[in-house]
Amino acid sequence: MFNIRRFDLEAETTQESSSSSTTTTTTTTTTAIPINDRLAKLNARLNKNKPPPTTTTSTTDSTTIQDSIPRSKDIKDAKHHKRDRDSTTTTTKTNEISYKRSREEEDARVAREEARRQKDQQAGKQRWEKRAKELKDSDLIPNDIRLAMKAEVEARDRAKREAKKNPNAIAVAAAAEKEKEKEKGDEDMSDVEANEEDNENQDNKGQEEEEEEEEDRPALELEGVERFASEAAADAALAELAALVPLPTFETKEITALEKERAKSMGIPDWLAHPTLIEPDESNNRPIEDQQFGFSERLIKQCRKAGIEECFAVQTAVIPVLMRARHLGDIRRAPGDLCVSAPTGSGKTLAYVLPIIEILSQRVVTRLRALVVLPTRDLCIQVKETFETFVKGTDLKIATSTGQNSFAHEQAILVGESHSNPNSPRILGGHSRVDVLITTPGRLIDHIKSTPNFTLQHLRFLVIDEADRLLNQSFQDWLFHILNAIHPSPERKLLGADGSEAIQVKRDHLGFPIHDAIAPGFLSSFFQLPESDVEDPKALSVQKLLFSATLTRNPAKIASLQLSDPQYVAVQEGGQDGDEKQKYTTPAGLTEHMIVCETSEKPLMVLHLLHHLQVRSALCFTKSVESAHRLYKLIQLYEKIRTTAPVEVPVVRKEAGKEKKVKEELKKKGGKDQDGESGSEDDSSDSDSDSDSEDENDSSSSDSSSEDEEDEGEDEEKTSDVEMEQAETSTNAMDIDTTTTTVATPTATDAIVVAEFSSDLPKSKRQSILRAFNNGEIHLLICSDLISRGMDLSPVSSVINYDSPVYMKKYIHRVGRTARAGKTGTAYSLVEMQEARHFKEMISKAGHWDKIGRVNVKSQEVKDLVPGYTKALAGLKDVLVTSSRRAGSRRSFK
Ligand SMILES: Nc1ncnc2c1ncn2[C@@H]1O[C@H](COP(=O)(O)OP(=O)(O)OP(=O)(O)O)[C@@H](O)[C@H]1O
Repeated sequence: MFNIRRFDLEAETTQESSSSSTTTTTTTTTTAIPINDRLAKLNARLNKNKPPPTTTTSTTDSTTIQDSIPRSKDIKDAKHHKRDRDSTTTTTKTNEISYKRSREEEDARVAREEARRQKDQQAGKQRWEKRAKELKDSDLIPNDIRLAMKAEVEARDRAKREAKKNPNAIAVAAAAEKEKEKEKGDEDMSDVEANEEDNENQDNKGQEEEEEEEEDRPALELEGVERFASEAAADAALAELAALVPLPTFETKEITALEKERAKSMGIPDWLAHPTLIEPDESNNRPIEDQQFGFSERLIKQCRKAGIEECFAVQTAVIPVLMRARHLGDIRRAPGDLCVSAPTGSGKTLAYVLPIIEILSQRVVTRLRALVVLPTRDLCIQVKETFETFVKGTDLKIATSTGQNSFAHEQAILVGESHSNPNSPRILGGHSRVDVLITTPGRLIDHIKSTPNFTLQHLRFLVIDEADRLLNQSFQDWLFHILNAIHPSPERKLLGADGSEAIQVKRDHLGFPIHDAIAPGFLSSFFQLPESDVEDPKALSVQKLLFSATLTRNPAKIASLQLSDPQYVAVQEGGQDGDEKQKYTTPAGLTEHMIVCETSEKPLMVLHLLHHLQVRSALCFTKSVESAHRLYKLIQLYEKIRTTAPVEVPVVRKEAGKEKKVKEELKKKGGKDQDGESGSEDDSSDSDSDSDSEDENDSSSSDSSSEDEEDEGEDEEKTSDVEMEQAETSTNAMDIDTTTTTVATPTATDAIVVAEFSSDLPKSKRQSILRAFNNGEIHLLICSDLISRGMDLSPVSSVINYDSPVYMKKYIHRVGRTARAGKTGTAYSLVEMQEARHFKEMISKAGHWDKIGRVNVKSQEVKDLVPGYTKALAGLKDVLVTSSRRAGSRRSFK
């Protein structure tokens, strides 16, 4: 194309030259040269190898033409011709120089431009490579870099928008720059060419320059577009990278061949044997506004209000997984189920609360879309409060159903009074006045069975918190009923709640059926639909989420959940190996101690912790309600004595062999030593009772009696007469040799405030005690295992295991009431002599022994406490009998 153009231009030149020569040769020669020169310049740019046309052709041409001129003018003309020839020769020389210079100029300019372009490209490439390296090298882009990147991307976006408004801006700017350069070049040339350029030349030059510009402009524009395109691509890649901030390095656990074999033989599924592991340290925290969470401005604002600036490790791992299926209406892909094991106090609750709120906040119609099942009423209340903190600004409705209110009242809350009436017509798709229901299993089953129009067919999330605890309960076959209610079944179309087929479709106020009256997964339950693969995933729109600090790996229990495409996420310390060790990660801020002592010394040890080690804001766990009550009364009495009158008590001497005598007496009465030997005593309804066999993943023994004894968690606790006997004899069993002691009288305001918390107390009393404890008004809260799991009592600075737990799971949950959310805390376990061996074995098996420090309390250290304690103990029986009578309890004291 370029060659054709060049040929045409030459032809035009020849023609132009011929026609001009018919009038005047001078004109012909003087006009032909600059054109040739410019053509040469142009051709040089188009094809540098092509030599420029020589002036010889022009001279020859003019000579040939001159043959036709009349002879009379020959002499005169000859003079003219000579002068012209001289002039032509001079001009030719000048033009050759000019051409040469101009070519050099042009080459230099092209080279300059090329160099500049390459430099730009190189700089861009380097910048991009540097940024990409930064991104690659850092697990996390620090906030300042991200902000800088964001600002840069925004600035470029702005520039792009500007460029879009004026697409030629880049080309025009470049052309202007070029024009400037050219002008400079022309100035240099002007001295040589000034005398040769007439107006026509000027015009031609202008025309030619325009032509050159025409040629250059697309090239410049192309260059601009290319640069623009490559920068835009780099920007897009940068923005994409900035948006896709790499997740913390979560590894999938590599298991050895032996472990694999072991897991296989135990029936542990592969996904459970290969958890995604996350270190529970702060380096895995991410800012709440991080794009990977995809939280709305509203939720971020609520989080900030609640003091949440970052997501903890478990939240960083779990929330993005849940938010992957963020579109409520997207039922094409079944979201896989998730099992999460993370230490106590690591923030598991928010790991499900925040995404549930974010996803459900898109809903149009109120349906029961999230069900949270928890083992105790107090936990339900706590989780409801958490939901309510973050739900502000949406119209989602949260409710609890725990049996603390009348059944009718709960029905009215769940489906409304008109729908809860047994005679009200059953509505296809059910009815709900709440979006999220937090419940204990027993009460939920009652509603599934007996509340008309209560349905789980719209469920999007089924959360089973404290999963291993709940899976140990077979109360009312709760899991079976829930799974049955959330899975569509063809026969259901034949059955209304009342057994009839007369089911109405729920309609809006205009009479149209409400669009999601029936959950997609249930359509085939009610209608005869053509079978298609597309329908399949719709049945699986429920996502089951299991959470626990000590998640079971019992295959039978896991299988009973009918999980679909499950994933196992475990937050645990690195460097651990072996199954036990992985399951029991304690909070990083927890310091653990054990105090080995005689059974009878334990109350004194509690006093020692309170008065000598200044333990406050403490939870003290006992093995039963009675044990808690007795200790509570004893310490209360001690404080009363201490703050009202100086105490002078007789010498208390160690009586060797007395303890043996006590034990023999106990044996005669048929009592057993301690909880380690008596499942029935220890395994109150509040206890975990996780069998050791479960810890070994031995499915065959998962139905051990201790597990079967588990109950809903707060129904019953058993009496131990043995403890009373021990209390009566405890002063005699103390290993203390002291003389008469006088204790100074502190004021009543110095008294340590102690309270008890158990399932015996009415709901209102329990709530007020928890409030007082949270407000710091109670120094020591003595409790059963009712609050050993899940309860988040913020001020707990210490935990005292008054009766040391028999199972590691229970230990983990109890000590996990302190050192929560990255804080520090201390746990003291009072280990009786005869329990010491078992305790050590249990802790060692969990790879935890090196974390526990042994504290030796010498008799001298508690000497000052003994007089008051002795007096309190002496008065205890009367107090207990009185309080027992008052409570109308059936406890018997012999
Ligand atoms: N991202 C966060 N930033 C600050 N505090 C948080 C964050 N996430 C959770 N918390 C706080 O940490 C405490 C413990 O959280 P949570 O009760 O969810 O722990 P958990 O893992 O469920 O413990 P457990 O196993 O004992 O039930 C709560 O007080 C909660 O408000």
